Amino acid sequence: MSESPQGDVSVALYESFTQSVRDLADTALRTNAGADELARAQAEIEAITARLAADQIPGTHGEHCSTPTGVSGWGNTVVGIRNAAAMPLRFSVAGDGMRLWADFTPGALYEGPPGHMHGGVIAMLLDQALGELSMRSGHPGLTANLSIDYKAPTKLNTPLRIEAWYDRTEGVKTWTRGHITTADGTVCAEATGLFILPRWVRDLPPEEVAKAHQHD
Ligand SMILES: CCCCCCCC/C=C\CCCCCCCC(=O)SCCNC(=O)CCNC(=O)[C@H](O)C(C)(C)COP(=O)(O)OP(=O)(O)OC[C@H]1O[C@@H](n2cnc3c(N)ncnc32)[C@H](O)[C@@H]1OP(=O)(O)O
Repeated sequence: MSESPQGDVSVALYESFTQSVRDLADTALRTNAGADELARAQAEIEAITARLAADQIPGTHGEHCSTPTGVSGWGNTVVGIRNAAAMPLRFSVAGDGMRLWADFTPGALYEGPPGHMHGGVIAMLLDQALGELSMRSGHPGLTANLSIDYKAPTKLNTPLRIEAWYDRTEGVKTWTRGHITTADGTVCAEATGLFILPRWVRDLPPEEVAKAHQHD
């Protein structure tokens, strides 16, 4: 986590702050407050935004806080601890990076069909899980192909588990697999992914590639 430009601010503080912003987004989505209260709240939110905007990084965390090939996870839209749009997922990794998983309970912010997770959000989570597994297994790459079978509706406000496994590597191509299940083991969606170490990384000097394999 050393890429923070604000090194004196702790990870715990960022996590706590970002969770409050997430809670605001969820509450804003579901509040029954009337026009007057909404107008007051909007003015206060805009004032806070202006205050925080007075000192911020340009662009994105990945661009601003990483080496050319290394990765800042803080802004990631699935796992980023500073990203209020991220759930965020917290992956546990086992088997020398051959398997990972995370438990999560998606709420109203992730709705597609009434009461159920949006299929695009499911794809996004699987992309991250399979891509991160590719990297953790020592074979990082960009998603070249992601194939998903949606097997059962994925209910919101229900505990879910996302899991990914290493399959195989052939040269610059690595295949991983994964799924999302309910607590009773029902498979809601399963995926296979192909991750390719891009040409621009293959063409880097070896010491830069070694750096690119590191993950915060
Ligand atoms: C060590 C550093 C690694 C850096 C990268 C890792 C960073 C990881 C960071 C953080 C991890 C956190 C987790 C993230 C999770 C989320 C992941 C995403 O959302 S990624 C965003 C969405 N994906 C894209 O934007 C890709 C866009 N596409 C491309 O950039 C290129 O098309 C790419 C890299 C996929 C391939 O291009 P080429 O120029 O590098 O590769 P060519 O030389 O053409 O092909 C190499 C081999 O791959 C095959 N190939 C290429 N594309 C294929 C495809 N779509 N399907 C099947 N085979 C394909 C070719 O036939 C060739 O195979 P033959 O060696 O001859 O056997």
